[in-house]
Amino acid sequence: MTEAAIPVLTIDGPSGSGKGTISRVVAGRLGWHYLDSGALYRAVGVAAGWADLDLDDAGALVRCAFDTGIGFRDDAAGELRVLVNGHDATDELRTETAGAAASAIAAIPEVRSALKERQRAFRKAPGLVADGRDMGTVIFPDAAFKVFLTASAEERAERRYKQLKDKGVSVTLDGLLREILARDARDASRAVAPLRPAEDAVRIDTTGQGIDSVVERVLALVPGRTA
Ligand SMILES: Nc1ncnc2c1ncn2[C@@H]1O[C@H](COP(=O)(O)OP(=O)(O)O)[C@@H](O)[C@H]1O
Ligand SMILES: Nc1ccn([C@H]2C[C@H](O)[C@@H](COP(=O)(O)OP(=O)(O)O)O2)c(=O)n1
Repeated sequence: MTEAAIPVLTIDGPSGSGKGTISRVVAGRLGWHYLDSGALYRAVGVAAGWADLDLDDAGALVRCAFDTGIGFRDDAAGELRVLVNGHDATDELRTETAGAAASAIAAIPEVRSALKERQRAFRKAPGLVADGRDMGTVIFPDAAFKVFLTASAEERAERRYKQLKDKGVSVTLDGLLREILARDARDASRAVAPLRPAEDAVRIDTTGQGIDSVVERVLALVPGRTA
């Protein structure tokens, strides 16, 4: 199969819209590979923190984006684990601090370029589900299937609140809502690859919709699926 013939389903959207959850289930049902592109930006942010780099030092951050080893593997429970320079950094990557650092470094165009080919390398037969901010607009503009997930900021903050509380992380709903709004604004206003739906993306507002119903709506876009 030539690369262009390998089907890609892109799922973009703001924080807490359900991209990761929906993408993983859909990839599993289709038997396709999965790319969590946000984890790459988070990994670079976390590696930059470990190396004590200044988040204003674009040159050092670009080198860090090229040099950081990032690997993915499923653990025994089927959870996706992320290895940064050989260390399992999954829990650290999911913190709001790592999300904010990722959002900041993701605004640097050369960091985005440094991660471009790594993301495209995930396109392997029989297919790929790719989740992020610019999967349908920049990384896989030729994707056959494109989705843009949204939900109200209040519902996204509540989802994140529940998710973090279940993990024993101490957060406040107000604080999370503020962080989500700040990250939305930064991701949508940056000059390069801003968060926005591709023109040919199907928009799905998931406010008040359960995970199963969103999964079915996304799967319905992929013709001839066997799942
Ligand atoms: N449609 C939905 N309804 C309710 N909760 C959802 C829905 N989609 C995702 N969630 C929950 O919201 C939280 C954030 O989802 P996640 O997939 O991490 O979002 P994103 O990747 O867009 O930031 C998770 O705990 C997830 O289980
Ligand atoms: N394709 C991507 C993926 C993430 N980013 C940036 C912007 C986001 O705020 C951060 C973190 O992304 P991530 O998808 O992990 O975050 P959420 O799960 O949506 O909260 O990285 C990006 O610029 N482009």
